[in-house]
Amino acid sequence: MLIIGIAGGTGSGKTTVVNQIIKQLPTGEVCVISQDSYYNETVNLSYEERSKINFDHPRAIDFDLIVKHLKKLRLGKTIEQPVYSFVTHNRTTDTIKTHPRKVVIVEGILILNNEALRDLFDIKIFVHADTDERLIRRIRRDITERGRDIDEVLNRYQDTLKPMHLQFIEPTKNFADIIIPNNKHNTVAIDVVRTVINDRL
Ligand SMILES: Nc1ncnc2c1ncn2[C@@H]1O[C@H](COP(=O)(O)OP(=O)(O)O)[C@@H](O)[C@H]1O
Ligand SMILES: O=c1ccn([C@@H]2O[C@H](COP(=O)(O)O)[C@@H](O)[C@H]2O)c(=O)[nH]1
Repeated sequence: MLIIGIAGGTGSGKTTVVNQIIKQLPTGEVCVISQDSYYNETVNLSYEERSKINFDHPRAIDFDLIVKHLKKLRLGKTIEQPVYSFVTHNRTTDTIKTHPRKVVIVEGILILNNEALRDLFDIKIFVHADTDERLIRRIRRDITERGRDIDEVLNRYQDTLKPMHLQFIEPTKNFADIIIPNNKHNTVAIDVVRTVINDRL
């Protein structure tokens, strides 16, 4: 099993890159674990309280559960990956059965920030897009897909996203084996990643 970690700031294009990599590999050989599925359970908080959570701080993520799930996959066992709702800021009651595959991709803004998790990766990738590009993408996405308005997105950007990015995400670029520039779609980088994966398998 090859475990690949794909980090990068919000809106850098992690999900897009993951989908491009999946397309390059034979069907059924890849499974994906998303850090977003592992936000801490906050069952006893109201919606108002949950909206105030700093979702870009490592404290917001249940890294122990991601590590536990990855280790289970490595042992050939199926896991129940939580499903998260960005609209309610909460885990849903659903889970997705995630089966062990030859290639396991773990993607998320903070996945290179946690040492125990980082140590499980065979290949570490950081997707880079310029700050203004990421903010534009984030505004578009949060309004169309995550039920937010412009004030909410911009306030969150200034109060938490930007400082957390500078403190906890950008520095983890130094851990990456490969940095993908993604201001524009980058098919050459995807080809390189595919070649590295095939070499390692
Ligand atoms: N290279 C790119 N050029 C233009 N738009 C992109 C590019 N990569 C991603 N996007 C768009 O930006 C938005 C955020 O991309 P996404 O892959 O969800 O980022 P992330 O998972 O890092 O938050 C999506 O609407 C996606 O279609
Ligand atoms: O309830 C939530 C939980 C997280 N977020 C934001 O999501 C991004 C991470 O997701 P990407 O797909 O990598 O952009 C993070 O910046 C959180 O601020 C949220 O808005 N609501």
